[in-house]
Amino acid sequence: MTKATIKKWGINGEGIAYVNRKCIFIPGTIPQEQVEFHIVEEKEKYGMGKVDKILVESKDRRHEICKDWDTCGGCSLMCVQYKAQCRMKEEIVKESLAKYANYRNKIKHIIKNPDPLAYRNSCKLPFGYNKDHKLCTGMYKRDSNEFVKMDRCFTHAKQIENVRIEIEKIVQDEKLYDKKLKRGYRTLVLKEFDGKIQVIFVTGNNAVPKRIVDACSEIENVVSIWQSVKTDTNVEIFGDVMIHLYGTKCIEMTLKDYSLSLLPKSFFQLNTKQAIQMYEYVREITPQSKCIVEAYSGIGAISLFVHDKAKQVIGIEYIKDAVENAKENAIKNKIDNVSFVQGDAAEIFNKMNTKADTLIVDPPRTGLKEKMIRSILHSNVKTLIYISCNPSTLAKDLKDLSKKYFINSVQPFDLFSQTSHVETVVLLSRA
Ligand SMILES: C[S@@+](CC[C@H](N)C(=O)[O-])C[C@H]1O[C@@H](n2cnc3c(N)ncnc32)[C@H](O)[C@@H]1O
Repeated sequence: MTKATIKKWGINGEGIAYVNRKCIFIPGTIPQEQVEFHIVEEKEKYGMGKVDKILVESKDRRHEICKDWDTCGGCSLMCVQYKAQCRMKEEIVKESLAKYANYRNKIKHIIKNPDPLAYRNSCKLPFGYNKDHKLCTGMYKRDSNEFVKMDRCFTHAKQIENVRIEIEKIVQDEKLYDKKLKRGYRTLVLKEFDGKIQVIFVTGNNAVPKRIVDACSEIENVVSIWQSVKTDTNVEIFGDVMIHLYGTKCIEMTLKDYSLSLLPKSFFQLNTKQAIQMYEYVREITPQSKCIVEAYSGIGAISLFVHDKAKQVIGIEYIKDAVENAKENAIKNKIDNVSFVQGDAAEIFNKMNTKADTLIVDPPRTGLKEKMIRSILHSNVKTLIYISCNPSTLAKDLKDLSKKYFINSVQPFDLFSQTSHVETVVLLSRA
C-alpha cells in the first residue's frame, strides 16, 4: 500500500497522485485528499490505482446522496459537492485546450445545471436477475461483468424512475436474454419529454406478450411502446428490426418556441433544460449568414433555433429516423428555409463546403474525422461553432483547425452533472 496526496483532477474525474514522478490515476479521490492506495495497473508512463483508505478528506467530498455510486460507476463525481464538480469541469476544459491546442486565454465560467439531480431524460439499462431470480433492471459493476440490481437512480428524471419501477413489476417473471437461444429481454430504454414516456424493450427473437404491452400501456404517462429485436453483439443499443407496439410512434417535446418529435433511434441530448440553454447560446453567437450548415444535426433542433440567422440552413445527419424527424419538425414548426440531408457529414459537407459561410458542428465523442477537418480548412466558412462533449477530441481538432481558424470564445455547459463529462461550445473565426 502507498500513501499519497491527490494533486489534481484527471480528465475522467479521477484524482491524480504522483509517485516517483509517475502519474497515478485513482478513481473516487479528490484533489488535496491524502489517501492510501494500491496499484492495479502499471504502464510505462502512468498507473491506475485503487483507493484503500481516505486518510484526510477534501472539504469538497460529500457522502449523503447515492449509496450505490461507487459500485455503479455511472456517476464518478457523485462523491463531490456540485460547486467543486463545476470547478473541475472548467479546469479540465482549460487544461485540454492548453495541452493540445496551445490555447491559454480565459474560458468562460461553466453554465451550471439548475437541476444537478433528476435531470436525465433517458436511460438505457441492462436487464438481469435479482437475488430472487426475478427479472429487473440494473447495471454492471464498474470494470466488471457482474450485474447489480438498481434500487434507485438519483440522476434519472422522476417519471423515468416511476415507470422503470412499474415495468420491473410487470416483467419480473419474464426471461433474461439467452445468447444461445437468442431469446429474452436484453435492455430497457426509456425516454421522457414533457412528462411523457416512451418505452423500448430490446429483446431477442421473442415477441413481447400482449399482456405485458397492455399492462405497460396502463402506466401513468406512458405514451409510446416499441420493441427492438437485437441478436448481434455489436455496440449499438438497438437492432435493425423495430416493432411499434402501442401509442404514438414518436415522443413529442417542447423546446422553447418549438415542438419536436423523436423516434427511438434518433439522438437527443439527455438533459433537456440545459440543451435549451445551450441552443439559445448557440443562436446568440451565430452571426447573420447567407448559408448555415449544421453538421451532425440529429432531429434538427439547432437548425430550427438558428433558422432566422440565415437565408438557408442545411442540416446533415446519418441516422435515417433522425433525418425523418428533422424534416417533419421543420414542417410542423412552419419553418421553410431549413432542409436536411441524410449521410456522412464529412462526405456531404465536402460537396457543399463553398456554399456555407457559417458552420455548426456537434459531432459524437470521437470528434471530427480527418476528412471533415480537411474539408472545413478548404471551405469558405467564416464562422465555425464547435459543440463538443469531449474536451480531448475537441482540443485535438482545434489544433488542426488552428491552421485557418482562431478561437474567439470557449463556453462550457454542465449537461452531465455527477459525471466527469462536460459539454463545450467554441466560437471560431477564419484568420
Ligand atoms: C452529439 S449528437 C448531436 C445532435 C444534435 N446536434 C443535437 O443537439 O441533438 C451527434 C449526432 O451526429 C450523428 N452522427 C454521428 N456520426 C455522424 C456522421 N459521420 N455523419 C453525420 N452524422 C453523424 C449522430 O447520429 C447524432 O445524431
